[in-house]
Amino acid sequence: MMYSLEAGGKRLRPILVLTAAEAVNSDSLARSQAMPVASAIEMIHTYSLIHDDLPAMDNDDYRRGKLTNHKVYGEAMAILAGDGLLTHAFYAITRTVALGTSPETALAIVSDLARLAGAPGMVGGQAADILGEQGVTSLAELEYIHLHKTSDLIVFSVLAGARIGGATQQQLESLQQFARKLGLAFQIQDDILDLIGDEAKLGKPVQSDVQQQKVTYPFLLGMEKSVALVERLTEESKQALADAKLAKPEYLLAIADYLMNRDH
Ligand SMILES: CC(C)=CCC/C(C)=C/COP(=O)(O)OP(=O)(O)O
Ligand SMILES: C=C(C)CCOP(=O)(O)OP(=O)(O)O
Repeated sequence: MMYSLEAGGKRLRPILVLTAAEAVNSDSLARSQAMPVASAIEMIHTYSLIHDDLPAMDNDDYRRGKLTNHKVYGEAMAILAGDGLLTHAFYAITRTVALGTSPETALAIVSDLARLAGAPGMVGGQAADILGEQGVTSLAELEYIHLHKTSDLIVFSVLAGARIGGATQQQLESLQQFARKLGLAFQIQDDILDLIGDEAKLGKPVQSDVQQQKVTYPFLLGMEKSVALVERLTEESKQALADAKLAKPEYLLAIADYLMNRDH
């Protein structure tokens, strides 16, 4: 569990939890209450990558610049490390109550996580992705896959931080739109970088869609249209962010711009 957690990565999802909490409520208490939830979402994300890399799924040898979990510890231990991280995440969230988060808010966060990381969310998106590899995938199906396998954890992160900051229902709705579009842009950019990125920066080999046997936006739309789509989705996400009328939206805005131009 620690091998994959400590391998690093961008820690985007925990950063979004903390930044969303601060964007709604600049009180430093909100940030500290958000910390256990930030840790929890990184545990969930890391579990998903360990399982995604397994021979039964993407069969990848490198992740975050290191050998994948199963290459070091074997498949059985890699499955269990993922299971352990998934389970511990729910325990971690309960720790936010000891820091002053109300039990009602903590319960809403647990409920969001079970839905957005589970079968209606990330797990369902990954299942559709794997089933899609066996046939023809349309653009609509690909959008469904990306929205669930990737956007849903990003939506969770932004909503959880905002809930801890005390966001209104209307703010939560606008932030959900912000995160949904940001997540979609993020996954399309991931697919672009998988083709044209720098292996040393990405920490994993760069492969063609054909080698990967994966249907992606660059595969369906071509590179130019995919890059333009990332830009359009990022602009739309920033509009939704403006609609949320947060106390301090600057850092969330900066993250959206950073992700559009990222190279790893
Ligand atoms: C329940 C599980 C196992 C979920 C995995 C979700 C996920 C987003 C995997 C990585 O996608 P990817 O294969 O497009 O990314 P990468 O190129 O980093 O492998
Ligand atoms: C959802 C996708 C695209 C898988 C990789 O996610 P990240 O690009 O956030 O991976 P790390 O930085 O956490 O390693």
